[in-house]
Amino acid sequence: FCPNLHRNRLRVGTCKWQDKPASAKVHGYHGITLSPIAPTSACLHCIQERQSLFKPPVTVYDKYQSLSHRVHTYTPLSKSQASDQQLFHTTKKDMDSLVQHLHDPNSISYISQEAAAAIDELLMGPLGFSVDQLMELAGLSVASAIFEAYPVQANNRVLVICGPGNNGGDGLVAARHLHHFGYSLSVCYPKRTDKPLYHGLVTQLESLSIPFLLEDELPSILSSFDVVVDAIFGFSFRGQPRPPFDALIQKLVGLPNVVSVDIPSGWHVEEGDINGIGLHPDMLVSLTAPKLCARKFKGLHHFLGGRFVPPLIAEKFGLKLPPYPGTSQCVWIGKLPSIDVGSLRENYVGAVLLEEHLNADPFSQFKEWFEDAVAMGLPEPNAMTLATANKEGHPSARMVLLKGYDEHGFVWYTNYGSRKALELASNPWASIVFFWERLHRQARITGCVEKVSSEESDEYFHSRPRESQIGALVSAQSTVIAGRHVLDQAYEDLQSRYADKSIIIPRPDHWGGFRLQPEAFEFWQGRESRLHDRLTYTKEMAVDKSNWVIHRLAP
Ligand SMILES: [K+]
Repeated sequence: FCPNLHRNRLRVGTCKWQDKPASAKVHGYHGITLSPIAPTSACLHCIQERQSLFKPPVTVYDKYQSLSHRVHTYTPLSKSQASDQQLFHTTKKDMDSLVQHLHDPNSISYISQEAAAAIDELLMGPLGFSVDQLMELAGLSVASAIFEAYPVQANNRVLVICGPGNNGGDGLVAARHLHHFGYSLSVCYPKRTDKPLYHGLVTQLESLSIPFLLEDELPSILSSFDVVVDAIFGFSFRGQPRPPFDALIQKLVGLPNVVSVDIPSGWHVEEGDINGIGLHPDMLVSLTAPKLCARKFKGLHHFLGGRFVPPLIAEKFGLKLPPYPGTSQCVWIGKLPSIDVGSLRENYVGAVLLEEHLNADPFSQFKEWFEDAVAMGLPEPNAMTLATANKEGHPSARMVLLKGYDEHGFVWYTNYGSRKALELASNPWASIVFFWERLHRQARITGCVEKVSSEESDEYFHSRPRESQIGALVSAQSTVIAGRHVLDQAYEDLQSRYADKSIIIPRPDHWGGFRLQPEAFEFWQGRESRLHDRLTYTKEMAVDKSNWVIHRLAP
C-alpha cells in the first residue's frame, strides 16, 4: 500500500510482493508491519501509527509495489524529486508549456484587485460555484504546495494564522489537509467569522484535535514551528492592517519559512509592500491567477493553485496560465534559482544498514535491494554505471541496463564492437554501480567479465521488441557516422526488409551479452551527517574461497 499523501487518496488494492514471503520488515527507526495481501485495517492502523510516530527526521520506506509516493509539479531544485509518474501523465504539449513558463515567468498573467474580485463574482454567480467549494480547492492547493516545498519529514510543525475573510478560510481548509498529509498543526484564528461555513471548518479542525492558539500565546513559540502559513489577508485587503492583525503580521517579519496564501498579508494587492510592513515570505501560493503584487515577490517558492478556472474566465480576462501537471493541485511558477552546485546536498535520513540485517550471501542482498527499488517505483531501477578500462588502464564509464542477474553474475547486452566491448576484450575487469537515489542506496559490484553464450544472447535478442532488434542491426556502435540520416536511412531499409513479421530477424554476430562475475560487492546506505553505512563482501580474504567475508568500511 502507499500512503499517497499528496494526492489525496490512498491505494488500498492488493499488494504485489515479488518472490517474498508475507513478512514484516523493519527499516530504520520504525517498523511498519505490512499485511501480506489485502492491506485493510492493519495498514490503516499503520498509517495512523505512522502519523503519530512520524516525527522528523525520519523516513520510512514502504516495501510494497505502489505508485511513487511523491508527486510533483516541476519544482526546480525543490527538496523533493520530480515524480516520473507525474511526468508520464503530462502531455508533451503541457510539458513544453511548463518548461516555457519556468524559463519565462512573464508568460503568466498577473491580475488587478478589480479583476480578482470580478473573477470571484463570475465564479460564484453565473458559473455555478459555491464559496465553500472554491475554498476547499484553494486550501487543498495550498496544502499540496506546502507538501512539495516543505517535505513533511523535515518540516512537521506547521502554524496557520487565519484572517477574518475567505483568505482565512483557505487557511482553515489547508490546515485540515496538512493534518491528513502528516503534519502536526496549530491554528491561530483570532477574529472568527460568524457564518456556518467557518463554524464548520473550525469544528472539523477541532475534531482532529488541532489546537487553536490565542494570539498572545504566539510570540514565545513562533520559532518552534517549521512552517508558518500566512492566511490573514487576500485580494480584498485595503489600507493599513488594523489590530490585532497589524501586530500578528509583524510577528511574521523576518521569520523563515513563511508561506503566504494569495497575497503576503499587509501588501497592497497591486503595488506590493507600499505600507512598509516588511513581510517577505519564503513562499507564495497565488490562487486562481497571481495578483499584480506577486511580481514583487522575491521568495524561493512561487506556486499557483486553484485548479478550477474554466476557459471562459481565462478568455474573458485574457489570462495566460500554465497547465497543471498530472493530477496536481498546484504548479510551480517561480523563477529558476541560480544553482550553486557546491551547495546541492541531501541529508540522508532514515534507513540504516546494519550487519544484523545483512544476508550472508551478497546475491540475496542485491536481490533484496533491487526488489526494494522496483517496489518503490523508481525509474529504471536496473540502470547501472558500467566502468571498464583498456589495457593501459584508461577508464571509461557509461550507463547500461541490467538484463538479468543470478548467482552466476550480472548480465547486460551490447554491441561487441563498442568501446566497452573492446576494452573488455583487452581487460576483462569491470565495475558496475547502481544508485537508487530515493532509497539513498548504492550497490557497487566488481568482477571479471565474459561473454554470455550465443544461445543466451539469441534468446534475449528475440525477446526484444522488433524495433530494438532492427536498431541493433543498424548501429555500428561507437563508430563515427556522417549524421543522423545514416541511422534513419539504414533503419528504414531494414524495416522494409523485415516488414513481414513472420521473418525472424537474425541476431547479428556483433551483438550479444556480457556477464560480470562478482569478486566484490559493496552496499552503501546513506546516513545522517555523512556517516553512511558501507558493508562489503569480498572473496579473496576468505579462508574458504566459496564463502563471502563481510567488512564494514568507514564512510
Ligand atoms: K495572505
